[in-house]
Amino acid sequence: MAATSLTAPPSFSGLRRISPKLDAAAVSSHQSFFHRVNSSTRLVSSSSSSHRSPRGVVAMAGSGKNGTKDSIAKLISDLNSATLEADVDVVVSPPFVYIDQVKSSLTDRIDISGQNSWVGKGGAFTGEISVEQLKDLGCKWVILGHSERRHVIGEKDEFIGKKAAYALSEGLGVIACIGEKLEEREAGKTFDVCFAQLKAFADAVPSWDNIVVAYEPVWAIGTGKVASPQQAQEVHVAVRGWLKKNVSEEVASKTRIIYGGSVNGGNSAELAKEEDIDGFLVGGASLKGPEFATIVNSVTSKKVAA
Ligand SMILES: O=C[C@H](O)COP(=O)(O)O
Repeated sequence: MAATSLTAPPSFSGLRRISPKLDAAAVSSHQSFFHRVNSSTRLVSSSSSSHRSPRGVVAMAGSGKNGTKDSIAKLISDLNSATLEADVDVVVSPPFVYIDQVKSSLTDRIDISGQNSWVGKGGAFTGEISVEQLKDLGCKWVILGHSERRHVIGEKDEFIGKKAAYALSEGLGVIACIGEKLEEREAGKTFDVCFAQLKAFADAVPSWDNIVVAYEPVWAIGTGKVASPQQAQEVHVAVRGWLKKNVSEEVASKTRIIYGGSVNGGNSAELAKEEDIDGFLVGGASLKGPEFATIVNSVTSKKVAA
């Protein structure tokens, strides 16, 4: 897509990643069977670099629209029989109503994530899903701040930060999504938007040990307009620089930053070669088990190339 170029990223002295996070786990895809409420499932994946371990996380999320018990059973079967690179965390994030089905039949090699969670302890909040309920179903992760939660549902940065703090306090890992809209990129505000979203997380959480940052430019989500490796790398470097300046050098070096937005089996390897792309949050491409496995295994191409 014709995105305007970003302003120069802040100085960042070549930190490398050291440790992981996942999105926790597996594969994600919008259109795949698990992710969004109305559409499909979501998978996220990422890998850890030579400095971060595991290398990354690949997550898959699918929205409800494309998910049925039968289609999910097929996807689970494909994932259970897939050969997945050992050094990649893999996480799947089904719609809430299918989590129990997934947990009962998916290999333990792959973790499970919620697509959202309530901001505090469970109670009388009709329609919401509590962190306690996600844990009860066996989830180890939750995706927070996805662009659809921000821009369709209307969740604000501060609210999302509080959600992250609560989920972490209860032991869930958090896949913390950030990303700019097209008009924000074209106005040269990409870094400002991403940094503001990061700050809301940083202001709320006591530790980044169990957080994976997912950079998902809104203009690339579900559009087929994937960011170029250079565009994604530029923002990932800037995010790592922000963490170094505002949190700590250790957090900057260890936190896994995964990319999401029209990732598929044909473009993931090139994206993964970038030093600061530690994995992926996959939507549509996670609806196909074999393609999702290809994405998972592409994450380690960096290690080979390095
Ligand atoms: O949840 C997944 C991300 O939003 C990316 O979705 P996509 O791979 O369909 O663009």
